[in-house]
Amino acid sequence: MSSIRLSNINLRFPLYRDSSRSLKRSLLEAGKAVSRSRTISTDGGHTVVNALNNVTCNIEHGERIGLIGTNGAGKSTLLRVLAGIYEPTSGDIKVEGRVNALLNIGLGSDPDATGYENILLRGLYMGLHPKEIEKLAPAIAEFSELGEFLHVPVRTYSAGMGMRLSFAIATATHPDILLMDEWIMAGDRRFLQKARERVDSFVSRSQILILASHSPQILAQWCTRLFWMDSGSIVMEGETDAVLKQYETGEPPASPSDTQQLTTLAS
Ligand SMILES: Nc1ncnc2c1ncn2[C@@H]1O[C@H](COP(=O)(O)OP(=O)(O)OP(=O)(O)O)[C@@H](O)[C@H]1O
Repeated sequence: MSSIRLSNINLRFPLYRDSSRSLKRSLLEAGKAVSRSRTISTDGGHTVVNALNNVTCNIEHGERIGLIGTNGAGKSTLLRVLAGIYEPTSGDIKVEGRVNALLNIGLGSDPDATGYENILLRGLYMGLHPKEIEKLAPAIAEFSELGEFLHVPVRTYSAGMGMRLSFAIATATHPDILLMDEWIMAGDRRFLQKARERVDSFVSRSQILILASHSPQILAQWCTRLFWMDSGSIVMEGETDAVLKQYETGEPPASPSDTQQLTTLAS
């Protein structure tokens, strides 16, 4: 049984020393007055981005979770924490199940290598044995529909072509938990339908899907429960329709005033 338990997850990115940057500090102070949610703070003269603030949630076997929120809300960071790409500054993570992340077209790929070479590279990156990759390659090539383009360097691919290859590779083996960022939506309509059918088949095997997107339509189609993120926190969670309805108003039910995303910690 797959499951995810996150308890008080915090993630801070240190940025730069700003003790002498009084203009910036003044601007930040002025910004406090107009910004409902801040991400940046200062710690001993270091500016830090509080990308995730006390994120706590439980996700159960078979759930399709959507992450929605404005730019910089923390959606991708949360996915990267779940994928093991970022380690949280504090908090507790328990993930049961094999995770596969469709987060970044470039991750584990070489732009100068051909499509076929990238199938091998990315398969190795995913922890597959070369023999296993060799067996999977024809099915990956077929699903990607890239044909002769698999013999040319991936740097010549369009965003949609790169997405097809990445999707085909990452979904060639069945993950227990599938994480997706919205770059997956770079595909054309027909490929998107095909991708959706494949993800549907993953989820119908009672696995977990977590998808970050700005599109209410896509979230409504793919997800049963949404987390609305703002300033690194989950400010609302619930059934997709209910969260989307509230999201349209622009105001979460509870004020996120206790979540400051950009902080300056006292020296
Ligand atoms: N590597 C990094 N270094 C410093 N700050 C980062 C880093 N990655 C993310 N951040 C910051 O963390 C915050 C959350 O970013 P994140 O990419 O998770 O937002 P998002 O909700 O996915 O946004 P978008 O909808 O634009 O993709 C932002 O303030 C961002 O600037």
